[in-house]
Amino acid sequence: MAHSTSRIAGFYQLSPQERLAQVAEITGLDDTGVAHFTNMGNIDPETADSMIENVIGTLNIPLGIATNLIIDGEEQLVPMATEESSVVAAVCNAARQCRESGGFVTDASAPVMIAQVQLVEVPNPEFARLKLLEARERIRQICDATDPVLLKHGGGFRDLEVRVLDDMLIVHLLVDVRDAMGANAVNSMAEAVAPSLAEWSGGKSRLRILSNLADRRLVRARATWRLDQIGGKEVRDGMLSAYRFADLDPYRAATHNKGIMNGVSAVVLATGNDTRAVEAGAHAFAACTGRYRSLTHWEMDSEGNLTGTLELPMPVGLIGGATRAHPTARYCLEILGVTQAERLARIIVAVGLAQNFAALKALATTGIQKGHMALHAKNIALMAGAKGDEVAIIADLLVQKGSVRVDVAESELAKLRQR
Ligand SMILES: CC(C)(COP(=O)([O-])OP(=O)([O-])OC[C@H]1O[C@@H](n2cnc3c(N)ncnc32)[C@H](O)[C@@H]1OP(=O)([O-])[O-])[C@@H](O)C(=O)NCCC(=O)NCCSC(=O)C[C@@](C)(O)CC(=O)[O-]
Ligand SMILES: NC(=O)C1=CN([C@@H]2O[C@H](COP(=O)(O)OP(=O)(O)OC[C@H]3O[C@@H](n4cnc5c(N)ncnc54)[C@H](OP(=O)(O)O)[C@@H]3O)[C@@H](O)[C@H]2O)C=CC1
Repeated sequence: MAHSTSRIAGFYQLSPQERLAQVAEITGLDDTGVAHFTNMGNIDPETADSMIENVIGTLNIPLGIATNLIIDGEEQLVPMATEESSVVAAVCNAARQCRESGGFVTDASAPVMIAQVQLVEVPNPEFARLKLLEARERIRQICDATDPVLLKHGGGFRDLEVRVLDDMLIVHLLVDVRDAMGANAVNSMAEAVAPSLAEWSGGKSRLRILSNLADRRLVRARATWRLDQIGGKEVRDGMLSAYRFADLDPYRAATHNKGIMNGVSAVVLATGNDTRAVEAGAHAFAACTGRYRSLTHWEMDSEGNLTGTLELPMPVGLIGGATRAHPTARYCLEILGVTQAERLARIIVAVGLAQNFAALKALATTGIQKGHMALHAKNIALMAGAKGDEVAIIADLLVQKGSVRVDVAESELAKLRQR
């Protein structure tokens, strides 16, 4: 049913409690619902209210710890925030199977982000392109002057690219953003330099914003899974065939890459970073060759072992966004023990590779439902109304029956309560 009104002038000027009261009045939310939103869990209302707008509550997502990871020779525990069952277990499972061969080896480019400035109505774009490239030093000075703190930390303007797109000139500012995700830093630079770019090109500036295709900030992870650890040749060949399918077919690649992002986004979220920025970058990068493909590559080495690689843009920071503002993100960074954004980015890509290994192995052997649904059974038990100890009892019954369904859970719950 439609609400009586959605026009609430000055809603944003109210406190979270006042907003909640108004929402309850309009929507008919009962006292239990109001009490639910009033308890904001492990973030205080003032912090939540200053992070986004029109706050009435918070949404708590489970936070799990991925175990068994060795990354660049170091044992590493990784916090993951996700609502999906079996995602955390999958990483633990994959990481366990490559410990014998040393775990994950990673590599990262410099943390360079791209800011785009769109110039329109440029009379002679090719000529103007060269003029702008010649102005590199003046452009550097304007950009660097906008962020002395970033400069002090060793970052700042690095280079310039100018592309002609029809009658437009698109200027790319390449900026080393050090330990920040960098959106605000590069957006400020783009806005500061745009008037000069317009003047020197003879055109007008329009958009001034970062590109989420952060392909100058690439992070790579590789690992080897020995045949004896993964269950032999048949498993390996099944996984290689699953990979070929994903690499050739965008319908399959979308699901395959979604699986990778199960792990990636969970760590990005746990650390208060921007999940949409990372996801947009990953999917755009997957389509960079003109065809949407698998983000991972799977091969067989000279000894017949399975090798996997993952390379993707990883614009994450330890400074800025919600990384410092959200107390849970701060504690997750403490658990990770990272002091540089680059190490966080490397960990995230290793987790993405592990996630893909686990999904491919499950798909190529037993099928996804066996492991996934066994863990999902607790959610189904909750959906059926199970409480306390009933949850584990009903979940076990569903797995034993091989039928993880809400209707079955409801009937088993009714039987349990009659006993
Ligand atoms: C679910 C498992 C791990 C079971 O796997 P299993 O072989 O039955 O488990 P196991 O009991 O032999 O345990 C092996 C290891 O897995 C871990 N493990 C095992 N159970 C747990 C648990 N409860 N909690 C935490 N960790 C767990 C743990 O590390 C354990 O080692 P141990 O600690 O015992 O020495 C396996 O079937 C698996 O990896 N499946 C893949 C699941 C997956 O990919 N889920 C993602 C959601 S599905 C999706 O959205 C993506 C997809 C699939 O569509 C992508 C695509 O299509 O490519
Ligand atoms: N399309 C997109 O993806 C967009 C994303 N966003 C959002 O932008 C936010 C991220 O912006 P971001 O620029 O990272 O955050 P902030 O602007 O909050 O933080 C970055 C700033 O922190 C200061 N700083 C201090 N120490 C360091 C260090 N060691 N390394 C780097 N910088 C340091 C710098 O200077 P100083 O103190 O002078 O600022 C730097 O500019 C996210 O919330 C994201 O969601 C915003 C717009 C668009």
